[in-house]
Amino acid sequence: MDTRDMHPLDPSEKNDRTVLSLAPCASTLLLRSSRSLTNYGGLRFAYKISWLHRESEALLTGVNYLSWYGPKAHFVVSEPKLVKEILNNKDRAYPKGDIPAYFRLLLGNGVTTSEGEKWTKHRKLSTYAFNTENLKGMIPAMISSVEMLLERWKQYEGREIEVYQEFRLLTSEVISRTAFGSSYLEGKNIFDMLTKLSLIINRNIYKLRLPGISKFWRTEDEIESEKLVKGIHHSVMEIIKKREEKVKNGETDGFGNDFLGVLVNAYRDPDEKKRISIDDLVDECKTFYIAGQESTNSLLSWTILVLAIHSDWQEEARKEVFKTFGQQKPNLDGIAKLRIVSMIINETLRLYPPVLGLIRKVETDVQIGQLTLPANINLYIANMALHHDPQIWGEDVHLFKPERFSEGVAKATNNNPAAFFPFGLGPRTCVGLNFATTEAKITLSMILQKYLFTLSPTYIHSPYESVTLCPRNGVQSANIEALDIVAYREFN
Ligand code: HEM
Repeated sequence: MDTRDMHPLDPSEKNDRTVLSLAPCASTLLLRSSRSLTNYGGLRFAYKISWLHRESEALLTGVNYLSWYGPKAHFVVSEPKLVKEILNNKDRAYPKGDIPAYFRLLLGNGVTTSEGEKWTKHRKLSTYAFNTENLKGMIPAMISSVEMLLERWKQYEGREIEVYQEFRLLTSEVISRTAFGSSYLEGKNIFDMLTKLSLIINRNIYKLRLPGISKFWRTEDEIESEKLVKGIHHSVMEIIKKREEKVKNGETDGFGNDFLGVLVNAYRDPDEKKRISIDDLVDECKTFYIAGQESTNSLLSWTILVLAIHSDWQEEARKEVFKTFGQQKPNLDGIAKLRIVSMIINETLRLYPPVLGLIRKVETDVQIGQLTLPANINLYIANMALHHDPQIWGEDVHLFKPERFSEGVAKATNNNPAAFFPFGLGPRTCVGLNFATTEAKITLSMILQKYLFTLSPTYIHSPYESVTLCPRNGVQSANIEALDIVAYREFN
């Protein structure tokens, strides 16, 4: 098959475990046996059921339907009007959904999982740490991290390279340096433990456990995850202590303006209302280690995949990068002007959104549109379904066509914010949006300045969800070729 026509979600390796089908417009419950689970987030455990709750019947209309995660009903929403109503709601009628216990081990009670006053306080701290002014100061660290990556790549010239693993190192280095003032090596222990914990979560997230049974009998995974949580707590505490000692020893006169500094300042705040607890501090660090790394790793890997396949767009992007920066390092002004690169990133985020769906919950019985939603039902907002809806994007919805975004996101979506929201929508929109897109643009620019790349014939397409949307078999670029700058300049 010509990879240019490859269906973004249809794996080339078809078997029971990897079949990934998309059914955004299901109007009835879906039949899925446990052997043919789809990897498409919300549909994972959708079983056909012959009985329906009276209220639930009202829910089964149009593009919204009910599905079950074990014993828990989820109402899957992919109708733009409802999506907007739910995500933009400011009265907290749709708080974050029930977070499965295993997931809580990963994120704790940080900004992504908290609600109410606590969320407001933590959101303010993280928004401040990643504001435009602070972001400017992070650019040199992002550039040096990419330089390290390019230095490593010299040994692969003319050979194949596994970019998914390479970007794992890069994104870990970037978040370690910018948010925690340390390096990947210092944070390595934490990343390794978080990765192991994510694997355990993947294995267990939808497994049923009898309530209370853990008090008498714990599985190996439960014992291991408890150890990992303690280990992560300990390692994060070490990083915090180091920062505090620097101030004590007079090496610096404050805790700093990076994310860790902002959190330690809040922990030491004399005003009780503004203060955060040590557990909150650790949870927030865990959240940002994981959120700052996994999602950008996913975005960069899928972008290299599409550019390796679509060499015409790779070339368009390279021309723009040289026009903007020449052979110089990227800078903030230039980054803001990268139109083609932005179009490519948006189209990649449309086809391969790192976060596949958002979970919310109905606080009390509510009537939205023509639907009656019962209290406590979880809502699964399927952004992936909207990004792949032919009614919104046209019959060529599955093709990589960055030109959709040539006149901006508003034009591409016909002013419908619920058609494209890879970073979420409403008050809980991603805190790291600008950070992630800046990191991605810097990385892509610096790679394009140096290398030409194609896709390896050994690549097997199999997107799957593991916290974020990942390439199951990695992404292998073939024959990365150092760009002959002089020849390139003469030719262009
Ligand atoms: C391509 C990269 C990224 C994507 C696609 C992405 C996507 C998202 C999405 C969809 C949400 C909303 C979740 C919801 O409403 O339930 C979100 C929230 C969040 N993201 Fe990101 N994210 C990315 C990068 C980052 C980075 C780099 C950071 C940190 C440096 C970050 C930190 C957060 C935090 C803290 C929240 C929770 C916000 C809240 O609940 O108030 N994200 N992200």
